[in-house]
Amino acid sequence: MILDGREVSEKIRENIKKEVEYYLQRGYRKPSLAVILVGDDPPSLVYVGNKRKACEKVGIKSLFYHLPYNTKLEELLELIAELNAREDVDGILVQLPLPPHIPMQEVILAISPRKDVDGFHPENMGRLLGRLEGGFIPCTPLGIDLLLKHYQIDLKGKDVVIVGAGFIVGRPLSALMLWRDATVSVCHIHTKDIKKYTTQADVLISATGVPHLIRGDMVKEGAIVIDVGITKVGNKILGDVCFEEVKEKASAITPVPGGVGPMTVTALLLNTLQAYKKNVNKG
Ligand SMILES: Nc1nc2c(c(=O)[nH]1)N[C@@H](CN(C=O)c1ccc(C(=O)N[C@@H](CCC(=O)O)C(=O)O)cc1)CN2
Repeated sequence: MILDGREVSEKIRENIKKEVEYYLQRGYRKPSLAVILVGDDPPSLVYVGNKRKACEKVGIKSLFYHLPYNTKLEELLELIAELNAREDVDGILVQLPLPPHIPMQEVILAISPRKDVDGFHPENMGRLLGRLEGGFIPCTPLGIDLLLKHYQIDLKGKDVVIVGAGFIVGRPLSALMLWRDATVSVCHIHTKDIKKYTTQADVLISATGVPHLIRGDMVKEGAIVIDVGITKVGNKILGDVCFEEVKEKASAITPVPGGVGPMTVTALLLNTLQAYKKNVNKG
């Protein structure tokens, strides 16, 4: 079975659109998301473009701040402070990666946790760990969770193996999968024998950005395989998973493109709607 992130996203986005229309018909302002991109990293330009198009389609206003590569930390923090103070801005996202002279953690800390629709602020990460209501869950983990739910894949008691312990996906995803009652293993660059883990996985999730790292012989028969990796090689987009080999063994698999990518964008729309609803309902 193919886990079709485009199709599932379409359905969720229709509901988001309806919900936004509900508020507009009652005279409320549009929800709005401020998107900040520093520099011209080609994949980031594509992702930001996808996010902005998706916002527009569901009725979320997107404000785009495209800053030059040599922007100083102070300038970026000033813009974030301005956006934090604006009542008409519900969500703020700074596209990652940032240029190396800008420390990511300082930037994330500067975003108001109430507007942090990426869910990267320590307050939101802490809420995820503590399962406290009201925070934002990082978009890729949330998108994967929604995809699994759509296909009624229950994780209780399952062995979930995550390859990649990054800040954007692996770490928050491990917390979320634990809350779904899975037994979670996280492999990373220092893991001695990755295959020892992946061949045991009921659900294998790879988020490394290494094209075709996961081969057919690394996957258990009947496993569910989620591919978060997305790398442009020549004019092809490749995932972490060698789809042609792994699809023969997996009972369910996400394609690249069209799997986790669209779900990440959909999760961003949901988080922005959540931030908006809190704002308009507070008065
Ligand atoms: N501020 C953030 N930066 C980054 C995040 C994030 O969640 N917040 N995650 C990743 C990349 N990412 C989100 O920005 C992302 C990845 C992929 C897609 C997507 O639409 N993929 C499409 C194919 C796109 C293409 O043609 O290349 C697909 O998979 O079908 C959207 C967003 C890093 N940075």
